[in-house]
Amino acid sequence: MNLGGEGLPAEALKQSLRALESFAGPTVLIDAQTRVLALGAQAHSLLKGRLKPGQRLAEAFEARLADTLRAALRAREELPIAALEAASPGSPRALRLRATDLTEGNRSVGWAIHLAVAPEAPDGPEELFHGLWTQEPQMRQLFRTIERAARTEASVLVRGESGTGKELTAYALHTLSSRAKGPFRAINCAALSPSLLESELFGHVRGAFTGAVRDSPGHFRLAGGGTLFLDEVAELPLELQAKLLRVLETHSVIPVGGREAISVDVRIVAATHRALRREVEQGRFRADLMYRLRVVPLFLPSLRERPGDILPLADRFLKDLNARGGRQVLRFSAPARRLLQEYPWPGNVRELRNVMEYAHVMGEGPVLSEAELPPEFHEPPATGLKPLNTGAPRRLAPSATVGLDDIRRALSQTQGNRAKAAALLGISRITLWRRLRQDPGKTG
Ligand SMILES: Nc1ncnc2c1ncn2[C@@H]1O[C@H](COP(=O)(O)OP(=O)(O)OP(=O)(O)O)[C@@H](O)[C@H]1O
Repeated sequence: MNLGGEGLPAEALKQSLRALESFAGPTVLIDAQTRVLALGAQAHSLLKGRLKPGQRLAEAFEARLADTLRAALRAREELPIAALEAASPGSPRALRLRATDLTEGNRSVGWAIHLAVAPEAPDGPEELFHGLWTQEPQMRQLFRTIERAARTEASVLVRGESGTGKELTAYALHTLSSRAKGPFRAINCAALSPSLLESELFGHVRGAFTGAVRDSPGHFRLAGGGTLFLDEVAELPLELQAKLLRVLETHSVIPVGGREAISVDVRIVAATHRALRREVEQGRFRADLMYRLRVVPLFLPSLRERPGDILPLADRFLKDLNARGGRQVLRFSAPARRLLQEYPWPGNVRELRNVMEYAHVMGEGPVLSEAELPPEFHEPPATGLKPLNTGAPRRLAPSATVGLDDIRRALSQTQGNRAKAAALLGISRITLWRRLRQDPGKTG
């Protein structure tokens, strides 16, 4: 068939298109220079006359959309073209596009573009809440609970894996509370040795220990009139748990080496990736402190538990990166999309943001391909793994094998950095990912 139109009479072309549309849906034929050769009647009606024979894509659509269309043609991929919504007023749904090659011998002479109305998005409206973005109803419900809890003085315990937004949640609670004008201070209870943690939390007096050359107020007093965020609170040693409980009950602190109790006015938001109840059952956490801290418990779901957020969040991060200038990524290749959706995301949204940043700098061109994703995306799936003995250097897990809990704890301590977490546990990064992939259930 001569797609230039000389070889096929107009009536025959019309008949062929009608036949094609009867099984392939609305169809547009375009030549190798992306000029429209012909439209079927269904395509004409769907596009409300926006495309005409003889027109180039670049003339019919604004530059960015025309680029996206050309990239889709080259990649021969299905892609949603939300910007075509405007072409069908009254129908707010996006269109999807799928292209097949038209060839003469070995020569590519153009494409047949098949159009379809995209299925309705399964998820509800999106929401950006104090830096936390979602379109999952479960998360939006959580935002409403945060708003309600913020109006009270109740202690809040936030539970969630590393990178799920626990600190952002704590900050939202502070900002929305009557203490918003006061300080917000955060301390990670897993990051410091017990003695350092004690003096960081409660302060010390001059001469309390070697190196204590002057008085130090400690976080409780520094957060006076505001909010103190105790991250990884389950890692607090038992003796400090007793001291913390006393502070919460008496509203006063005695600095290390001091005698006088100093009154403090602080609202506590604590966070952990562990099930505190289980820590209590196993004798690692005081029950009375747990009840004191979790007056309002909040649970932040992992990214695996809200897969509908993965690609939209990835898109948002890409747009932010595009806005910095340099490479302009318009979309993901289909295999990249699939890999992003299948990946277990042990470091959750923080990891997703880092992966997007990596891919954005590693590749070039408007399509972010699977090859640009970090190495862990290209590792083979797990097969018959045995639990691992981590050997002497392990510092975290009390048992002989590395469990999911150990991995999450290590990830939390290394801010979602898998290489560091694996090194800490004495296992390979591949093993760490496989382990998470094998059992992607909730912590505890
Ligand atoms: N829902 C979200 N929307 C957008 N960004 C998010 C979301 N959740 C987390 N992030 C991103 O992840 C980063 C980490 O969030 P945050 O520090 O609150 O996590 P966390 O649960 O406290 O992690 P960790 O336990 O490792 O300290 C944030 O800076 C933000 O960029």
